[in-house]
Amino acid sequence: MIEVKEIRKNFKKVEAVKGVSLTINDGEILGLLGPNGAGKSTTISIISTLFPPSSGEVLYEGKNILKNPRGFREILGVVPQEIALYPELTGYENLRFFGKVYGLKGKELEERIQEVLEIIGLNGRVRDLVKNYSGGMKRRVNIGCALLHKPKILIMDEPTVGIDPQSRNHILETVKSLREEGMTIIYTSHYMEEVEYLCDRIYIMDHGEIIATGSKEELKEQISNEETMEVIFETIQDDTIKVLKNIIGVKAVNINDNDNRVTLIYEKGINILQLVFEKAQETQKKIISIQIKTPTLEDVFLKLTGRTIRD
Ligand SMILES: Nc1ncnc2c1ncn2[C@@H]1O[C@H](COP(=O)(O)OP(=O)(O)OP(=O)(O)O)[C@@H](O)[C@H]1O
Repeated sequence: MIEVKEIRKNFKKVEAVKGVSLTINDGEILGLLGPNGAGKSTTISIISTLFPPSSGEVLYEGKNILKNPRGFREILGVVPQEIALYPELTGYENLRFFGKVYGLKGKELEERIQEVLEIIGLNGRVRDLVKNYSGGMKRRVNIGCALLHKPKILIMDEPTVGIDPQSRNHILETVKSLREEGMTIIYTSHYMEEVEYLCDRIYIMDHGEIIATGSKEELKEQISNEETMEVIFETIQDDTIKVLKNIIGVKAVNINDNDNRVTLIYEKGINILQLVFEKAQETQKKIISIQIKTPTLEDVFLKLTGRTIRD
């Protein structure tokens, strides 16, 4: 078990992490969900022993990881947000290079590269130069590099940003099967669908703090007394939002300017349809469509912060 206790990290005047505590149980996929700048990367960099916290500590099996960072790093695989590969080498050569960095050699290294290739599925492109790979393929090799030394714990920082849907699905399935083999995984993302799909437990972060935690069911339970509705207007102005916010029983209103879509979270039982139609008429706004939605983690975040994760 990893225990993160009250860690803080200041970068000069920026308080990136403000007293975060987490537990990560053996064999689970732990999700860290939050918008850009929430402090996810800083938190996992501290867990990865990349830099120490300004205060607080991280314990692995009861011992402070900074007392023996090398020992801890041996059981840790880290997939950084930025691709860290040599573009002028092939996928195979990159794996070989990083395997050697981990101290693997000879037959053991060859066998492990083959096993890792099996896991990441490069489909015959392993002898091509990495600079000619798609974003998704680079990402898969990056993950492969972190798996070479058979880590017990894998930390993945937004591993699906900017890649094609096929690679994304492959990565999600890989993460699931690694967990089934007993690996502990810390997975950060600002894609709530991924976190919902993969993670056994989730910590939601915002502005350097944990604002909610639990399984996806437990988190959604927090909004079990509410429902979510999406309304698309022909046009919207500030007054539209103001009148919607003022409806008694409405808990949060978020607006997406791109398509004039408004998300409302409201108490179950209020006559929301009639109220929204009345307000639309009052402000002379035409409604294009209305949809009642099943609650998602995005709605939990919206209720807690008044913003969407991708604002
Ligand atoms: N080395 C640094 N120097 C100064 N400020 C930093 C540094 N690293 C992070 N920050 C700031 O700390 C805050 C948290 O950043 P962090 O990268 O941990 O967030 P995040 O949730 O991982 O978001 P992202 O997905 O954008 O990386 C941000 O305001 C960021 O600008």
